[in-house]
Amino acid sequence: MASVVEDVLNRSQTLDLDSRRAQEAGILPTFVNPSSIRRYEGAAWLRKMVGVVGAKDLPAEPSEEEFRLGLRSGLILCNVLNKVHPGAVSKVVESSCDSAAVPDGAALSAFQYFENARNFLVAVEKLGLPTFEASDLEQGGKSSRIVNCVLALKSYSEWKQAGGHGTWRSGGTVKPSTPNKNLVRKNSDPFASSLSRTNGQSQETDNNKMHNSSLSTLVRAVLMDKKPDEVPILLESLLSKVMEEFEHRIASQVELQKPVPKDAPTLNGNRTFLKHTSCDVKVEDKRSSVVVKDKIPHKNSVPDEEVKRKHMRHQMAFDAQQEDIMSLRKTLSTTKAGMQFMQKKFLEEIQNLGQHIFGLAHAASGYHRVLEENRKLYNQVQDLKGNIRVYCRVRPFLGRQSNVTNVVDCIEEGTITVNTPPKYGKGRRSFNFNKVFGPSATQEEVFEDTRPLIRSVLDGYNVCIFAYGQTGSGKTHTMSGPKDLTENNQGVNYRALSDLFYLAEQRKGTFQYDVSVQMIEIYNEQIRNNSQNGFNVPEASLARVSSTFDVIELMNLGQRNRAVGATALNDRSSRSHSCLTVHVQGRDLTSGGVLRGCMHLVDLAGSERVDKSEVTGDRLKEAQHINKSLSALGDVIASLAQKNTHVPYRNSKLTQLLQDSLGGQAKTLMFVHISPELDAVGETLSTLKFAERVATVELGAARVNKDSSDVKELKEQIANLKAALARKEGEHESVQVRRKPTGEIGNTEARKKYRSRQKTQSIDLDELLGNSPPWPPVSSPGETYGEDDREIGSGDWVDKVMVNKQDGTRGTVGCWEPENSRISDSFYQKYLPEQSFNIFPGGNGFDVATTDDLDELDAATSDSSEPDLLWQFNHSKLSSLTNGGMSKVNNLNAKSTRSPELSSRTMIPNLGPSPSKKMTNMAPQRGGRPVASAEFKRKTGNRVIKPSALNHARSDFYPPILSKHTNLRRRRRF
Ligand SMILES: Nc1ncnc2c1ncn2[C@@H]1O[C@H](COP(=O)(O)OP(=O)(O)OP(=O)(O)O)[C@@H](O)[C@H]1O
Repeated sequence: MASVVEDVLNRSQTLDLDSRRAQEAGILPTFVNPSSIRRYEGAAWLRKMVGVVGAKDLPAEPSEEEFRLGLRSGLILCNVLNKVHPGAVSKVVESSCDSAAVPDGAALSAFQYFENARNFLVAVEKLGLPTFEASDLEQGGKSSRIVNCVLALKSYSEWKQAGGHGTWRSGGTVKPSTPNKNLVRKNSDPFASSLSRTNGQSQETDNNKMHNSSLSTLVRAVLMDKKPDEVPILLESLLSKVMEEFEHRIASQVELQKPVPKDAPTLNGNRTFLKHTSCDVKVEDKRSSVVVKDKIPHKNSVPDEEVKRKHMRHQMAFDAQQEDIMSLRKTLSTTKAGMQFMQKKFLEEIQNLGQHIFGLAHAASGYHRVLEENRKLYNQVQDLKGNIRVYCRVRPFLGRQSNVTNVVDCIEEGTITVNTPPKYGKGRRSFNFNKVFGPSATQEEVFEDTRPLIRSVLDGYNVCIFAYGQTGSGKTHTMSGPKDLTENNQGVNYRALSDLFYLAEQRKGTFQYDVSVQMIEIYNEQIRNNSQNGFNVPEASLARVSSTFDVIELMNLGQRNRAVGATALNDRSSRSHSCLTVHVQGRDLTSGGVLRGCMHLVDLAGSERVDKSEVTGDRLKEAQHINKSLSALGDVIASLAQKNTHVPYRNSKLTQLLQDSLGGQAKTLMFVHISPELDAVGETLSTLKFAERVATVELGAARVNKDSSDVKELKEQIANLKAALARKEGEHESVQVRRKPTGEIGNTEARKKYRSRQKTQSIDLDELLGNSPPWPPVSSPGETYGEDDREIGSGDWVDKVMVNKQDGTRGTVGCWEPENSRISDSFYQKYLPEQSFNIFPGGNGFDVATTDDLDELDAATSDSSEPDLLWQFNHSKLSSLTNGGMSKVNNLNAKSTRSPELSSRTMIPNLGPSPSKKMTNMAPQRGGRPVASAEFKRKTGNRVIKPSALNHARSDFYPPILSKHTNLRRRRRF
């Protein structure tokens, strides 16, 4: 680049010949180009060194061309160098003919020129002096480089003559180096130093430096006499010239790169072509191309061969590069094709993957659907088998519990895995249930899975939902909700009732439903009505409700009345088992059929280890009762799971309460609750084990309690007929009873004794049935029907109806109002015998007979069938709830009124005999004809109705034939 600029500057500064002549002639002022000065200086020194003869070809002040031609033979240069550095050029080819005769000063053959020039350049290079190209001696070469070389040689000579001390520098001092050593540059010019990257380049760097110095001199010379405003224009034109020149040279270079014909080898890769001739060299073109003719002496063919070799090397390198390029292109196109192929494949893969993922997602959703379906089917199978459903719920950690270890490892749909400490066996244990709710499950979510059961109640099924678990595990939370109740945190009870009303409302076009509820609790093995203001208020516990609002009122009341106490484990620990019972009767408006459903929602008191709950006194007593009843529940479950014939329901009030739900054809759901804390793991494990056992209990498929209108009609007809028969028999029996002397043995005697003690009156059923009064008329204030005895031994029923002597007014808000009620009479027939005991315990106007002989009988029949005994047991307990006036006669009476079918519909369900399968055989169906009414009450007052007559009137409630076993037992009892 620098040389290009220099040339341009030279040219621009070189005055044309005319100008020079004009200058010389004094026409124009003399302007000496700095490069010319240097050239003159060089020429003068050379002339001085070789003498006038030796320098005959070199004028004192040569033009560029003269300078080049003068030195072209290389003779002057070689001789001067040998003078400066003797022996530097070992062989100098002298001229064989007069150079002057040769135009262009070419006195020597081309080979000789080349030989001398080459020898000189090699020697100069060895000395570390700036060199030039041999082609610079030809036209078009760079004479400035020759000048530089000559001046450097001059400087070197002077330095040597001065003793060669110090460092020789171009234009100054330079440290003489050994011939093979390159000069050490001291100049730290950044531009120049950027060019000197390697030692091998230092000579070139020196050249550059000289170029730079000449360049700057030139620039200065050019701009010296210019006005400042001319400088930019000048520079611009100079630069454009530089660009032009540069482009031109590049174009030439490219041209030279082209393959050269074999017969025209290039000499040095530049624009110079040598043509071999026999003895002369003629310049073929203006660019000083030397054409070497074929007939070249063998001696002269050395450089040609070298050139050839060089060319061959270049050619080979070029070919190799071409090959490489070709193979690279090939590789590139292969790679490109490969890439395209891979891209295509990749896209296909992505598409496939997308489809696969879509398929998987579809399959996954299908899988979940199938799982859900499976779960439903499983539940349906369980329903068909009558399995008790078990849902497990894990309570979250409570606010006060921090840094407590969680024993619940993981929860899946129906599986809960618990980490068990070594002392409890395996490290992890899994339990399977119908559903497991984690700590974050909301009340709504928990209820959602319960919802179908609520529908079942309206469809005529009996349903029992009960909450089980250790104290403080969240039973009350699930069933009722927390203390601060809101719509969102309402428990199952509230939601069930509002759902019930909602569904009833939806079905009002086809069904008309009557709903009544009752809340009782078992506290210290005593049953008490909890939905009244005060436990001993003798008011109807069955409250008819017509809206959710009523129910909420009632439930709130029940909750308030419930026994609650603080323990170490729960601030508000329920100390009683609570049961909310809902009776639903639906009349099909089209067919007239009646559906009866009953639902028990039971919140059990929690089991507790008294050492943990730290209870004493009353709390301790409560805890003992609670644990005892829960252990009785465990026994019942174990017995049911093993399909034992004897199930110990009677061992506690609780098991009696749940008897229908556990032993009958009800749909039963247990919510088992666990606490997640590590210190409760023992209780948690036993709770879960128990719950697993409960899940295995098969109750048999649930049955719908449905009376079609035809059946109902037929039942009524039968009842009428039986009543007529009973009337006749009753008349007869009544006469006999009155006539019989005391001391008669057997049941008749016992009954007589009992009746006499009761101070009740026997009434004729004709009176009762004449007006077809509804059965039982207890719903009228002040009326109760509790006694219902049966003559067993003869296969004939001896029913007694206890009629309250006192007609006290009992009407209360929310109490049952039979006159307006749509609930069928049979509903009362089925429930109120028991209910009467609950609502109006002895002492409340009842004439209750308590007989020692009956005690004896009870004792004697203590091994009697479970339901019988339970019935008996219930009533005795119930009587003890109140003023103790309730007698075992009542139990007997009550017993006789029970039927298995009824038991599942009772207001206190398990207080009556179980509707278990075995009982189904013994217990006749009831229903149909009402036996009493308000009118009945008026007529009877507080008398005992002739049992046989009553029996016949209600015979459709009972099976015509009792089992032998039961008959015997009953007979014994009487
Ligand atoms: N799922 C739950 N989410 C939030 N708090 C809960 C949950 N379950 C229970 N609790 C809280 O835990 C505490 C104990 O619950 P709860 O009284 O219902 O237990 P319990 O099993 O009925 O106890 P007990 O048998 O002693 O009556 C209460 O403060 C209750 O609000």
